[in-house]
Amino acid sequence: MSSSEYNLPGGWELRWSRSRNLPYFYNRTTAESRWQAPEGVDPSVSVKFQQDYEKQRAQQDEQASSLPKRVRVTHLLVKHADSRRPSSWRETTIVRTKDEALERLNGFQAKIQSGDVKLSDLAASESDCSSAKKNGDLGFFERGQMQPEFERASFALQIGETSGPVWTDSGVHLIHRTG
Ligand SMILES: O=C(O)CN(Cc1ccccc1)C(=O)c1nc(-c2ccccc2)[nH]c1C(=O)O
Repeated sequence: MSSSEYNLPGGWELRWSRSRNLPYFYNRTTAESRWQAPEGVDPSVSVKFQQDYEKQRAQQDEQASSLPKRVRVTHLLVKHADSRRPSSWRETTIVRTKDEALERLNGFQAKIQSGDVKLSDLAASESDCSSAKKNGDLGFFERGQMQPEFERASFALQIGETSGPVWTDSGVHLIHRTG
């Protein structure tokens, strides 16, 4: 974090002590360091500094590790007669079989892989999920929020990658990770 954000009066600035894992005050002019806020400096500024520092470290750790805390995906859902809710904005009663649903999804996957169309464009008109209204975008979610198969597939994708068919109780999905 740039200490300029924390330029304090009298040449003081806030720095982070890695050894003590605490913020400290450093004076650029006199090279003096101290734990306590100097006269005229609001002590709460070091609390905010610590919060910002820890947030920045968490973001760096997440980027460094390939295990993201949350992901953002766009998906296309094809439901079938045995879906948990065999109905959607597209069709009041969905009667296609699981095999027919997979065939329909494979057709979409071929179109996407040929580069003719983006998953989000197809989702808008073809997905049986209410997220079709948002071109299939589900926004960011963390582990524990989605059906397990959907979560597992989503977190296994790199940003920009698209899954193969993923089965959940809702139907069969294509998932594209965007964030
Ligand atoms: O399974 C059910 O009882 C009904 N659902 C669950 C549901 C319903 C509305 C919004 C999100 C989830 C669905 O069938 C469904 N699942 C999804 C879904 C499943 C996995 C990831 C994202 C969305 N969308 C839908 C939908 O109608 O729009």
